[in-house]
Amino acid sequence: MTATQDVLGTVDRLRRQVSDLHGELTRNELVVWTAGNISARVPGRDLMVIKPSGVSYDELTPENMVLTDLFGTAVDGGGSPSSDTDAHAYVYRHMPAVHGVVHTHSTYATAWAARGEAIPCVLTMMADEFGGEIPVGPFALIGDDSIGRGIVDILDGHRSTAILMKNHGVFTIGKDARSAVKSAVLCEEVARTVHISRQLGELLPIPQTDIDHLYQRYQNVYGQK
Ligand SMILES: O=C(CO)[C@@H](O)[C@@H](O)COP(=O)(O)O
Repeated sequence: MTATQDVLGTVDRLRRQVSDLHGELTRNELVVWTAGNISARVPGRDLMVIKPSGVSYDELTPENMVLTDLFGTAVDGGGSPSSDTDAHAYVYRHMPAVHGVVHTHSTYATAWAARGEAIPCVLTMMADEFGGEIPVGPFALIGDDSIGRGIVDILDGHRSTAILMKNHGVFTIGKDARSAVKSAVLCEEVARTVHISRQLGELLPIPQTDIDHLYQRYQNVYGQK
């Protein structure tokens, strides 16, 4: 197999994966209408596969996923890439370990973003998945590197794989697109639980040593190895 055939095979696989993963956003009720998007980095190449802009979730297919370079320029002659392509691309250019990016406006997490308030680490699930609080990023307009810069400035070197962009919504990162989708699902889950808990009384923080222990176990022991 030639290198070109290898890359084309990888791109086709990522087109199917990214297209299918958008179904997880609707199944978990993280998006409405056409809001939100998912991308995946093409390993070893300055390329990514991302959702086409403004296309209904039930019309997304592997074929209409858009292949772009890491400055957001479509390279496959397909449709227009997502409105948030610049943000995804900036993350990939500046965080080489990230191979998946997700954006949603999920209700409870976006309600925290509307207040510009980080979600405190008061649940073991937060310690497991995020290693502490879910941080807030700056308000940023769409259509240039502003959102991506806000994500990288906070998440680079941070344990959390989710960030609440002020007045906007959720961005998550992962070692692959599926991991980033998982982060988005769990971000909404804990945003809802902590919101409800705070309405009923005082939140009880978890000691940092316990957060660290939970995080190390979940990241290194949990599941099937
Ligand atoms: O956050 C935004 C725009 O504010 C996007 O998630 C949303 O409009 C979806 O845009 P795309 O369909 O991905 O171009």
